[in-house]
Amino acid sequence: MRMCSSAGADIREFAGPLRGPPLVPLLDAIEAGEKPVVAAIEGVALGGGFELALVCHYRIVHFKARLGLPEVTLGILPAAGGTQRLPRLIGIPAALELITTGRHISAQEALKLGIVDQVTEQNACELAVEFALRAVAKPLSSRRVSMLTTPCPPDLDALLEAVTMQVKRKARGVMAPLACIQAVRAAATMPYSKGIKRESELMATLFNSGQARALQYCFFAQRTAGKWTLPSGAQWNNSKPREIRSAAIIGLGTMGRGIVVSLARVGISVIAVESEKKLLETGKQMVIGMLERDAKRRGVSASLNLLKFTLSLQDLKDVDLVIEAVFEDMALKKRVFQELSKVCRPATLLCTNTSGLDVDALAGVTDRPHLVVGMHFFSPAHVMKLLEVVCGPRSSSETIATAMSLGKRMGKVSVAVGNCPGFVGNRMLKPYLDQATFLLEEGATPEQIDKALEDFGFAMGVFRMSDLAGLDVGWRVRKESGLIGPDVDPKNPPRRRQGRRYCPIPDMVCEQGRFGQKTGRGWYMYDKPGGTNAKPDPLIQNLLEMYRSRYGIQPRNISDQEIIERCLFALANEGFRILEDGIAARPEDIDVIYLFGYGFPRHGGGPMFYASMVGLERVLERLEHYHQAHPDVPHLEPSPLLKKLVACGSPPVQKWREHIKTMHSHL
Ligand SMILES: C[C@H](O)[C@H](C)C(=O)SCCNC(=O)CCNC(=O)[C@H](O)C(C)(C)COP(=O)([O-])OP(=O)([O-])OC[C@H]1O[C@@H](n2cnc3c(N)ncnc32)[C@H](O)[C@@H]1OP(=O)([O-])[O-]
Repeated sequence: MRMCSSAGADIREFAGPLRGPPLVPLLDAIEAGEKPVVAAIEGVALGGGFELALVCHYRIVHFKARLGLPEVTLGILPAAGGTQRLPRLIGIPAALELITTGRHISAQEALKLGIVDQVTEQNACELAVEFALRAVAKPLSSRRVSMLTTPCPPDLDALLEAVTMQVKRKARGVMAPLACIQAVRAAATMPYSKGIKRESELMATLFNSGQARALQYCFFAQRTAGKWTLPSGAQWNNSKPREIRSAAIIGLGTMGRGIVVSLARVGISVIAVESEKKLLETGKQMVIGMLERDAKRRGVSASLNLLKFTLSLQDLKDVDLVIEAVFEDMALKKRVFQELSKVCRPATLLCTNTSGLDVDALAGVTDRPHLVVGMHFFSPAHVMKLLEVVCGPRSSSETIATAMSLGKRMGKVSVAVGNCPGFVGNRMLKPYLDQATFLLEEGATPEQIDKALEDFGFAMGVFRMSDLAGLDVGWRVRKESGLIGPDVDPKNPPRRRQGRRYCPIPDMVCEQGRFGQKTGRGWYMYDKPGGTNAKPDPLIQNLLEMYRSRYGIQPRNISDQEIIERCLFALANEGFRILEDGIAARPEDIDVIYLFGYGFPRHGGGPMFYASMVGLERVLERLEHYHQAHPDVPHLEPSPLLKKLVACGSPPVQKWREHIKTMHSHL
């Protein structure tokens, strides 16, 4: 049986009842047959494809093929005997790891584990025929995996308990991995005929769950995100990206270093530029260390020969593309782009890593606005997968295609977004952070708010995340935007600014030099500067108590539900506004940005999907309630698009685009 690239069941069919003949009896019949069936695996054998290979009596695999049971990543479990056969074939520990992670394995690893009988560089099908001819005379009983006894470790309960704890730690509140463990337990304690029934029961508990819907939505949303379109009609599949062989990075701060590593490790030669010798030398040592550690981890040699470090922009005259990653200061960035215009050849693309400044303003100071685009990386840039490609109104489709393609080549999830303050991710982050600090004023603590968000599934609550990123980053942005200035009385900071409610607590924390992990103190305290073990700080509790008494705020008990609703509904509400403004092409793009850039839990689908699962009517009602309670917080006022969608009967998230008639879409 030749299996070239069987990706398993069609996930699009999961929206309704599975169609076609039931798989299990079909697979059981193949396994029970008297004729030897030899699987020739090429491409991928995933999910149902892998389970089909497991009922064959022998398995030959091409050395480039990949195998796996990724069902758990879709919120379900292998439902065609995979949880019963794989433990019988390779034992409980190895089977548990593959089934609860869903990771793909290479042909070599499959051979080593005992899953396949032979790896070949030749034609797997021809080899399988030879194998079958030799097997025809041999008894098949020992080749029928479901008839094997599962090799059982002596401490089965302890092993399953340990894996359960590990899964709960890694994916708080996620159902599918726990169900996988129960199914594998059945393989160890029941005959196949009973175990397969247990597998089916457990699949039924997952198949229609909200988490499975969310995870399957994420699978497609991630693939849709790369399909951008411009108002001109240019789009992802009719715009040819330029090939980038050489690049330059301006600025070797944290972001610049991560971007250099991201480019060099995919074979692009990089010239790194700094303004001072000491900064250049420090950055150089850090980059070399990062590349060497990365190469060691991947078992390859570090591509240091691709690197050049210089103080002179003149060295950039021949590069294909430049990414500016200097201090987040518009005047400085403009000077850099003016210089680059003079030095680089006319066809060189000029990109900026700004986290929210006006990309078109930078384009305007160059001689090539059509070759200017934002490439907003997320810290640490060599680890975080998200890349926001910010399309200025003058960015050409070729420039956008090149930035999107370069992001994919670096292993990023590239999302094309429009040009506005904060773009998509950081623009939405503002109401989310504001609600969290307002809740501090009203009676909550940083650790209570973080726990509620981490129980929801975020990798890190908003205050721990701020301590990691550095509180001085936001402080500088607020100063730049005029929210903090010499006219603000530090002894009695106003709680209304620019006509709306303003919480000065973050500024007060920064004024004490508490910038987070980097200073050892922030919203939490750490054992040393650079420490990561966050502990509640009594000084913050004192600050909150003094602050509330100074402003006459009577603290109240705040429920986790209110924390989740005010933070996440404010987040989604800004997402609706972004869709209205045409800054994001679709809700899926917003969700992908929050999944890959801000740690939104995949089993929640992202802020927009989550709002649709809660029910738009409920979201609207709660926003109206909170806005009535806090009329001086504009971002709590329900967006017109949210109201329109509710008025249209709250269509599913995949249908929202039909209701967005934005006249001036950036995309
Ligand atoms: C019974 C059994 O127990 C259970 C119940 C199951 O079997 S559940 C199902 C388990 N199987 C999976 O989880 C495998 C999921 N797929 C993948 O992991 C990857 O696709 C890939 C195979 C490793 C190839 O990656 P790629 O990077 O080369 O291409 P791509 O961009 O990802 O995919 C190329 C195009 O194919 C689409 N596609 C891929 N796999 C699909 C699938 N299983 N169902 C529907 N569409 C799929 C994808 O949406 C994209 O569409 P479009 O964007 O072109 O319109």
